Amino acid sequence: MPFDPAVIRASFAVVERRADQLTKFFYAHLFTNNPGVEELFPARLAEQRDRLFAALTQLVTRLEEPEKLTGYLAALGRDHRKFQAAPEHYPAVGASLIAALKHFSGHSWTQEVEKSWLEAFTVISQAMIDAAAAVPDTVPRWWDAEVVDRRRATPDLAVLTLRPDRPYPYTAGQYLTACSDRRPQVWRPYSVACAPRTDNTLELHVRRIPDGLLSTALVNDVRLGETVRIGPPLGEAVLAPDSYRPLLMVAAGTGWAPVKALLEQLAQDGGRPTTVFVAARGDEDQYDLAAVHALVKEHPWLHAVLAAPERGGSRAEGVRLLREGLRAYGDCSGHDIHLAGPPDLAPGVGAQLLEQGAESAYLRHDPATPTFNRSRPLTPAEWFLEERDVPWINRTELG
Ligand SMILES: NC(=O)C1=CN([C@@H]2O[C@H](COP(=O)(O)OP(=O)(O)OC[C@H]3O[C@@H](n4cnc5c(N)ncnc54)[C@H](O)[C@@H]3O)[C@@H](O)[C@H]2O)C=CC1
Repeated sequence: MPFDPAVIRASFAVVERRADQLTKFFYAHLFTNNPGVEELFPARLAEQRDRLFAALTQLVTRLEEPEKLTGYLAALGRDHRKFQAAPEHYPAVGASLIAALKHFSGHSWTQEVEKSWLEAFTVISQAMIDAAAAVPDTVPRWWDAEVVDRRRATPDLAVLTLRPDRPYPYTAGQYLTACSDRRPQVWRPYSVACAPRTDNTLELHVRRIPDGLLSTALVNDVRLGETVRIGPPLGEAVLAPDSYRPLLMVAAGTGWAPVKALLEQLAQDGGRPTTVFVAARGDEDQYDLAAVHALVKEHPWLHAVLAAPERGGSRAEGVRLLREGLRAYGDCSGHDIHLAGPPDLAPGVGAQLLEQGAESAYLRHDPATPTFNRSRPLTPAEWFLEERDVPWINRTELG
């Protein structure tokens, strides 16, 4: 690699805590220097800002693991076809990113740091451009999918069935990004909740997130017959090819969606010993129990355990139930393991299962949107750079 990942990582750690200001600066710089570009972005940029930084965090985290970075960048580049991203757009983004990083780095910005970021951005953007260029023109940039069925499974959760306008090749366990004219340019990830079907329909499980732009529209407003736009399939948490190992799967909340797809695929492939833990916030939130029961009834190789506190139980209680149930499962050595659920599921439950003998090479989950490390103490340099909500000297106290 032409740059030193450690330099990038150290530099990123300096600006990480000012994610919000940095991304605001980035977009202001990008829009000021590139008239017309603003129209390509959602009207409400606040969430977009979080997403930009989340992607950046993913990239920096992976710089030191080139084997993981390559696949991620290729998928990101292919996915950017849906934004009509062209090679000539990348230098403008790079210039604004470097300007923003520089602005918030204070004295820690040196020539070496700038050179490393420039080189890193060149490598990253070239990989994305190459991956997008390698996609045959016959592969759509996006698919327009008709909503052919919708079911409100709980007050805040909808199960949607979509029929893409052209064949949509994907593998069970993958996710896609979706967008609706009701919320232009707001793309959000959802796992496909079924194995590929011959009628080219697919199922999504959408939980309404408080203040969620797209999820609110998809759960509350979307009507039969209207169009939801979907991007290409993403994610590598698919079944390990040619594996005969027993399986342990953990589905937390709507993490049930990809697990259901994997179970359908296993059934088509003949099945193998599988235990699935289905966790929910409460009994009333086990939104697809009929499907769980039907799968267990039909497939002798499948065992399911439900983990949900009684109505009114706390989330901590749900977490405890799941972790106790998994502990009781015992030895996980030699298992293929799939985890799907909130971002904190894989680190916590994954670590527990590794202690129970699981091997990390056989543990699969999608990259979760990272949460930012705001708990780390500030270094003295950062303390002065931090935007403070109260003045840092209280003059009345000085008197
Ligand atoms: N492919 C994937 O990994 C997918 C991930 N998701 C994500 O899953 C989440 C689902 O959220 P909700 O439905 O609101 O579920 P939730 O956050 O209410 O969790 C449901 C239950 O899972 C268990 N649980 C959750 N986090 C845990 C943890 N860290 N350790 C142990 N047990 C835990 C608890 O019993 C909890 O009550 C969202 O963040 C969504 O983005 C959704 C679909 C697919």
